[in-house]
Amino acid sequence: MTSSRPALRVCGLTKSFIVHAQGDLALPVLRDVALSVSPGECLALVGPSGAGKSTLLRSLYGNYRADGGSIRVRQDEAWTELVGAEPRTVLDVRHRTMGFVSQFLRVIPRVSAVDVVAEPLRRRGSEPAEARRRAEFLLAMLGIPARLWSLPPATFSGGEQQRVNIARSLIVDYPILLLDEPTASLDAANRDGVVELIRQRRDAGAAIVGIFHDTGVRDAVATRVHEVLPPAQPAGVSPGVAA
Ligand SMILES: Nc1ncnc2c1ncn2[C@@H]1O[C@H](COP(=O)(O)OP(=O)(O)OP(=O)(O)O)[C@@H](O)[C@H]1O
Repeated sequence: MTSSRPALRVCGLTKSFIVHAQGDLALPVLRDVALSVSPGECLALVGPSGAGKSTLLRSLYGNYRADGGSIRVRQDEAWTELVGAEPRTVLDVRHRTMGFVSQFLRVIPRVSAVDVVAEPLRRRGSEPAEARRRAEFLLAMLGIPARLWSLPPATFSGGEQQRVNIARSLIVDYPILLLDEPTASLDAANRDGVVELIRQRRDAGAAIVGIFHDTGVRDAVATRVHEVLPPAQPAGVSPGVAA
C-alpha cells in the first residue's frame, strides 16, 4: 500500500557537531538534506562510512538537534514540525507516530523478555493479556525460544537481545519507522524473520527510513535509496572526532 501523501518530509536539514578538542570547531555533517517518505515506502540511506547516515536518522528522531531546516511529520492529519520543537512535541510524536529501532536493547533488570516487549503496548493502554499475546507472537516470529520468554534478557546472547529489542520496537504499529541496522549481528535465519517483519510493516502502510549495510536486506526491504553525501570538511579536521 503506497500513498502519494508523504508521512515524513525533510527540507534543507543542516547539522554540525562542535569539536571541543579542536577549539570548538564546527564539523559540518548534514547540509541541505531533503527527502520525503510516503506510507508504504522504505527509503534506504546509503553512502560512504562517515557520510552522516546515522546522524541523519538520529536527527529525524530528535536525538540530535538540527541547526536548521525542517523535519515535518504527518500526525492527526496535519504537519508537526520537529526542528526547534518543544521536547513534549517530540515525545508526543515518538509516542504516537514515529518508532526507532536501534541495534541495542536497553536491558531492564528483572523484567522478563515478554514484559519488556509488551511494555510499549501496555503504556498505550492495551489490555495486559492482549499485549502479552502480541509480544509472544513477535518473539516467536523472531525466533526467540519460548523457554526464554519468562526470563530477563540481561543474560541473552547479543543476537537474542537484538531481536527482543526489535520485537519491543515493532509491537506498536507506528506510521513512521526509523531503522538503524536492524539486522546487524543476526544470522541468516533470524535476519530473514526481521526482513519479513519489516516488509509486513511496509506493505501495511508504514513509512520507513533505514540504514541497512547488508545489501541483501536492503534489496529485500527498500523501495528507494537516498544517498547521503559527505560534506566538504574544513581543513585539518578528520572524520571520527567526537564532540
Ligand atoms: N556525537 C558526535 N560528535 C562529533 N562528531 C560526530 C558525532 N557523531 C558523529 N560524528 C561525526 O559525524 C560524521 C558522520 O557520522 P555518522 O555516524 O553519521 O556516519 P555514517 O554515515 O552513519 O557512518 P557509518 O556508515 O560508518 O556508520 C563522522 O565524521 C563522525 O565522526
